[in-house]
Amino acid sequence: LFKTASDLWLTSHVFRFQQTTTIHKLFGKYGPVVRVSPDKVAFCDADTMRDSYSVQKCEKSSHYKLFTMLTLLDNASHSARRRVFGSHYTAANVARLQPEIHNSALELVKSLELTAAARPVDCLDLLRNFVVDIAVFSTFGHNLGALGKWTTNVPDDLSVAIADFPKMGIVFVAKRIHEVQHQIDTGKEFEIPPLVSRMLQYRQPSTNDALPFEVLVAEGVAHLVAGTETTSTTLSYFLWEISCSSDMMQRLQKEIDTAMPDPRTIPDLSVQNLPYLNAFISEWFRVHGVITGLMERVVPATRNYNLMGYVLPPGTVVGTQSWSIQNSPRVFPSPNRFDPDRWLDGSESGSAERAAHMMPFGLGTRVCTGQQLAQAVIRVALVALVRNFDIRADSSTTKASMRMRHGFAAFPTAGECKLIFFPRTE
Ligand code: HEM
Repeated sequence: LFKTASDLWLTSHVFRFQQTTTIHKLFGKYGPVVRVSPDKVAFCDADTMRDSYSVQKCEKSSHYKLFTMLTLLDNASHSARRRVFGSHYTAANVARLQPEIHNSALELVKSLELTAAARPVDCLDLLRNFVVDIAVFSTFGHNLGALGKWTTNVPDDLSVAIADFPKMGIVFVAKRIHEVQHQIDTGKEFEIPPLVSRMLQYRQPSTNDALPFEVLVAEGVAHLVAGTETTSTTLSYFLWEISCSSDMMQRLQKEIDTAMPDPRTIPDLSVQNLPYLNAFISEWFRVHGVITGLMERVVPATRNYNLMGYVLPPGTVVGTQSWSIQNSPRVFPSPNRFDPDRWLDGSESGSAERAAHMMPFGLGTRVCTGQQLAQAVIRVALVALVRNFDIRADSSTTKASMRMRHGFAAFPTAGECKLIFFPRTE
């Protein structure tokens, strides 16, 4: 009873989407180690961050039972599963998806020119449709056409289901898995093997059995959910940030205009170096990020854990949050200031120090599988949009409406992000 009552304090902040900011304030008041509930300790220290997530490889807490795919808690089952899909998300394989990502980004530009130029458009909705097309292609090799539907004002069922998390398009996923199985059975080659084909062909080492169908469905759904809202919300915030500063927009445009002389030909961004765009992206992930919540891990059953001088017994939940760790005034002077230029100090020690204080995609054994894909989609979409449009915020989109509410993933208070895209004249 005592534990439940004591947990209520933290839970009340969770339900008000304020856990991240509340824990951040506690670090300011009490220092880098705070006991936030009877068996839960939050910390804000880069060395401890590396130790618990990468060196000790603490397993996930039962908090993750709330989600679908991210729920494998023990390290052994998780690393076996991760081997199945890890190869799909390598930089080399993501590079093979580039043509698809470029086509979708150019379709996005055309959609905006056709239907939305110079009138407000809710970017959360538009970009969800854009990202869902790429995620479905990557996962199932299927051309969904959600963005095309958005252009003709027809809601895409899957995008609606993803926005409405609990429904999650299970039927859609099961159908796509059957299609991919059919293609494997009929011996038809895949141009780019989708994620699901890897899962279908995987055999479990101990039994040589295939993965059960319900696992395939859960994984398919999870990869769509994990990859879609995170990426589209991030992109919406990027565009809003750009709309807030004509100086930053012009600097980005100057750099991108040079790298992309033809507004309809996106360069290969894996070889193009765009320092200001890179700095802008790093700074956004530092100041905001979209997975801002506490990444909970458990002290293993076999030993105590010495966390910055506090000896914690097995079973204690420990964790840090990117929102706080990326805010160190020593590494990032005036940490609340959005300043891409801080990333342009090229000294090796400066870059290493900054990198050691970043975890927008998590860290260690459970680091985001899809981060290469997310980075590629974000960079391509930004380049295409900034090259082709001047972006301004609609009067309904303000600092207050865009203030983040923090679930495990963050989202704007207003639940929308209305921006206006003005085609650029050459
Ligand atoms: C801006 C976009 C994204 C952000 C900020 C992001 C962030 C994260 C973070 C912080 C974690 C670790 C969670 C933890 O340790 O508690 C994670 C895990 C994961 N992400 Fe992402 N993610 C993004 C995009 C994607 C994409 C595009 C995909 C796939 C298509 C994806 C798939 C996954 C999966 C499968 C995991 C679980 C990994 C595991 O437990 O081994 N994410 N993501």
